[in-house]
Amino acid sequence: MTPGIATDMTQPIGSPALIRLAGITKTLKGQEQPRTILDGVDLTVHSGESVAILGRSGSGKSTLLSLIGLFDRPDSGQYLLEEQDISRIAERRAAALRSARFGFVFQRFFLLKNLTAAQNVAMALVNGQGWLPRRKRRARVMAALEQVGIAHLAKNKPPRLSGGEQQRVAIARALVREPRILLADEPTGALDTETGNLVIDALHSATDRGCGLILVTHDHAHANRMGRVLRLQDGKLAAAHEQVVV
Ligand SMILES: Nc1ncnc2c1ncn2[C@@H]1O[C@H](COP(=O)(O)OP(=O)(O)OP(=O)(O)O)[C@@H](O)[C@H]1O
Repeated sequence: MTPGIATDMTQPIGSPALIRLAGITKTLKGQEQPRTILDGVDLTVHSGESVAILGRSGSGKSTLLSLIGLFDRPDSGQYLLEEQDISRIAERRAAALRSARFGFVFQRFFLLKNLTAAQNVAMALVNGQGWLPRRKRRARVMAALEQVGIAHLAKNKPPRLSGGEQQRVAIARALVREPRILLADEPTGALDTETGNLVIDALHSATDRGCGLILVTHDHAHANRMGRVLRLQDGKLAAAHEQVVV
């Protein structure tokens, strides 16, 4: 075990983790003076686990997700991804890991409105080697849409889909590359509660296949659907006093 890395008591000691953060710090340049947003964040996430992160507006939740998703690097601390130390990796390798390991879902759906749901999902399969063979591509796209319960809407374009359906297309687009970790930043922020529940179901279904899920949310009911609920406060992550429903 790497010194300084906190263990997760719900998992067998020494079991490999998808993500281990230890003592992560990040200071951002404020308008007047620098502000330390993250001040010693520890977090371990295993395969198939779901974790909610709550915290007041401005507490640093999106900053933390951007470090986990390798859009930025910590100032100090250690980040192990599948037990590999990537605390200080260069952007080129970070970009490769981002597309190979992570799926991202945001509050806004970022769908291309002139493409069908299936075509939007298929866009995520374009890579450096070009397209997958047509039949394989179609099978993977339809499996991803099926997983989030909207295969029957594959031929619809976004303007003909509800907000919840559009978000599920965005989740299918994140899942089609079979990520190891799904990062969701307020994915239900633009949706009503009932529609938000369907979106949470769709995200949670990824954990059945071993994906790790980290959900940033302001919605306590949605947070409580995750296996663990944490709160980011004063730059640190700690267990939130929420009712946890596994
Ligand atoms: N690039 C930046 N430079 C300087 N300060 C920043 C930058 N990005 C964010 N901040 C500040 O850092 C703090 C944390 O922002 P962050 O977006 O991580 O919070 P959050 O918890 O996700 O908030 P919300 O719930 O409102 O989305 C905020 O005070 C924000 O204004």
